[in-house]
Amino acid sequence: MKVVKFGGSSLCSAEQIKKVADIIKSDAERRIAVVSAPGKRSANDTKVTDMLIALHVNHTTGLDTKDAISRIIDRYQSIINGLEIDAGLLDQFEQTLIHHLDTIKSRDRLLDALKSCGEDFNAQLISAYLNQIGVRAAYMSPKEAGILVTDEPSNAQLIESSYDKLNHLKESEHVLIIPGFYGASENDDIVTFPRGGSDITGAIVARGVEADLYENFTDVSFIYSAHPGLIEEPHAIREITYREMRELSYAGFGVFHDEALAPVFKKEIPVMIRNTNDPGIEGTKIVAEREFIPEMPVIGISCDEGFTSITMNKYLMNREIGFTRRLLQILEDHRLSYEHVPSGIDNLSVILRTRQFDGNSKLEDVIADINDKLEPDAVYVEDDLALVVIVGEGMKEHVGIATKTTTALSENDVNIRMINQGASEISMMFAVDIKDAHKALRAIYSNYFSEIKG
Ligand SMILES: Nc1ncnc2c1ncn2[C@@H]1O[C@H](COP(=O)(O)OP(=O)(O)O)[C@@H](O)[C@H]1O
Ligand SMILES: N[C@@H](CC(=O)OP(=O)(O)O)C(=O)O
Repeated sequence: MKVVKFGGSSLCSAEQIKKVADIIKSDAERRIAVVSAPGKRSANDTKVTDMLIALHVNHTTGLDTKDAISRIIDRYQSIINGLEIDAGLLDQFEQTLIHHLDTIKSRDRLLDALKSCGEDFNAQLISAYLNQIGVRAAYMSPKEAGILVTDEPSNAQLIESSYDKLNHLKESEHVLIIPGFYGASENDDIVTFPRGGSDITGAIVARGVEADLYENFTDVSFIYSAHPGLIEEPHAIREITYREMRELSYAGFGVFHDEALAPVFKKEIPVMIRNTNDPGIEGTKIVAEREFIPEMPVIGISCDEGFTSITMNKYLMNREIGFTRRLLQILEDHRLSYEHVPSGIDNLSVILRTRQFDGNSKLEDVIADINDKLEPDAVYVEDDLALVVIVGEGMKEHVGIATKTTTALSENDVNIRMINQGASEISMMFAVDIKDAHKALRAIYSNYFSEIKG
């Protein structure tokens, strides 16, 4: 059987939902569909999830919520009208929003409950439409399906025992329509995954029912070797490994959520990225092992912004037992996670996502702790870093990747702040100034892909 996931771009209007229904109908193996909230219909449009977040902002700041609710209901109304299904659903949707606003007192919990409505309402109306066109479909909430998650608002993680319960879904006589992006905690609260998390739900369900294939339908036909918004007509990848995809999606390939790989890779369930607007194209397959590693060592290049590095210099650092452990303890005390730790004999840097300092953790406090507990000769901080990451299983077989890449960067006047090679040797990271990020990506891309077409 196949589990299919449709992203917000595939479900943004009645017209798109009709395409989705055709895709479901055209293959009897497609027994479970995980759906997102309606996404953008055009570049300037607003995703329903963002409208729900705006509603939360209005409510918590004491502003009027009527308009925000109307805007959300209008979006669903235009879909319901276009599909010609029971408009009674709209009343239920509005009542649900009002009920959450009136009854949930915790700010975080209210935000998660509101955000979940985007996918929840969409799943209900898609199920109604499928039945109307003769498909025996049934809406099923994540709770009923068995998606039990940790109680971390906006950052849920699956509780492993969920897989056993999910397994029974394969016996359903209906095509199940499950809202993506959230689960239920042990206390029965709604908790959402990080943004883009419907991909995660799809992967969890695919693993739970031991699907033969997880099809992820979106608005592009392939995963490309670089973001199609940054490189014109980038090379289309036909096959990519879980490991390669994990590295690339983590560092900017937003087409598939990096956390969605964990459930499927353990059971080696293949994932296909496919286009709702062009379903005849096979798309990109994510697998455990590629059939052949081509001559070309690099499969993809991604870039992501918003990093800060903290560098410490200390003479004879290499002789000081426990230096790194104490540094990591400081990060743990401040509830910070890190991305890379490039090091030399007398210096060490940690690279972190800058947004972690938006909350309770303050950069000044971390630096004060480092000075106090590690007594370095010097500490300095660099903000506004971007990371450009090159990835490929074939990299470890090839000599000269670093030289080829640094040459491309220097020829384009890009100053490299730091280099780090992953221990698995399938990725290499170059930290550059944010202002140089796109130039760096283009320079490296043309170095590896300029002669390859499509
Ligand atoms: N390397 C890449 N290959 C293909 N698409 C990419 C890549 N990097 C980023 N994207 C972007 O990912 C988008 C699809 O992901 P997303 O917006 O989450 O879709 P959905 O609405 O289906 O969930 C594409 O429109 C594209 O702009
Ligand atoms: N709707 C949620 C979850 C999601 O996965 O959406 P999309 O499929 O549009 O990326 C979000 O916007 O974050």
